Amino acid sequence: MSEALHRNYQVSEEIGRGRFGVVFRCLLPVNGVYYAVKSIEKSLVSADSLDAQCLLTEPKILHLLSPHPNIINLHDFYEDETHLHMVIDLCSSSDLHHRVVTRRVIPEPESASIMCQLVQALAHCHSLGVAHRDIKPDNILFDDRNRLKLADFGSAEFFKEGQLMSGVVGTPYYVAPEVLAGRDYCEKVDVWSAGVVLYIMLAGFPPFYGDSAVEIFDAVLRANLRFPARVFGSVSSAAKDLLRRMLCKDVSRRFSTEQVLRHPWITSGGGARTVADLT
Ligand SMILES: Nc1ncnc2c1ncn2[C@@H]1O[C@H](COP(=O)(O)OP(=O)(O)OP(=O)(O)O)[C@@H](O)[C@H]1O
Repeated sequence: MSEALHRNYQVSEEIGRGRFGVVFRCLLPVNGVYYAVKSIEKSLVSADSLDAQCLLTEPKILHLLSPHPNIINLHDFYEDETHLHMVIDLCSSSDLHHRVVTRRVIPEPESASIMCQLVQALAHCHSLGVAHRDIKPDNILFDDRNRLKLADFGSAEFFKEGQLMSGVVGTPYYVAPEVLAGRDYCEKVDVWSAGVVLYIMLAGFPPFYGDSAVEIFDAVLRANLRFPARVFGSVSSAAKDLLRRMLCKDVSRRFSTEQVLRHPWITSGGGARTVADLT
């Protein structure tokens, strides 16, 4: 590990492991604050691969986006011959994936609070010309004050106003149909994926699914959004209205992050009810 990192931080136990590196807890003695340090082993990444580009893009993008209360902040960055080390906000072990698996569904007020924080993070990214491109529950972490922290910018990309992106990135259940169709796309792919996350929080299962990757892709491409009564009977009309606007196949009609943040279900903290809910 980098000598400079060890001069400044006390690195302690391992708290997680990804494809290319290990995450440790560490302490900065000068302020007594604990952080996480993500250490990436360069030898695991072949120099000319897409993965290598992503690894270098992540610290650059985190630096640009920091600080934001709902994005993992990059506090320090070290590089030596063998490793890259990113000192970032420390989060708890219970990410949104873990919460959904253990609790099955998340009540509307809590789902609205999570969605509001996630979309505020995305609005910040989009305003600075960054698309995350891999929004999913595993990348949604929480700190010790239960504040949402969007993580893993390894698939993120810079975009320019009015210019489209290309390349298939993302995770099957969450990826937007225009990405799968191989078309050029814009930052609204993140709104689609956030819509999938919202559906999963309220229903306990994804909106578009299948038994294999091909079946999942077919379901996403059809984008036939359904609200089975046995689950959605007790979900408010306002929540379903927002889901329809986020999971809209027509990108020009799909909500932007700013429109999501102005939607009554979000502004009312998941409490908005309409006449339809009374009948
Ligand atoms: N800031 C953090 N605070 C606490 N734990 C973290 C933090 N970042 C990552 N982790 C933990 O470390 C694990 C590995 O994270 P990492 O970002 O290296 O890989 P990944 O995104 O899960 O996987 P991959 O890089 O293979 O796609 C995560 O699953 C999580 O449990």
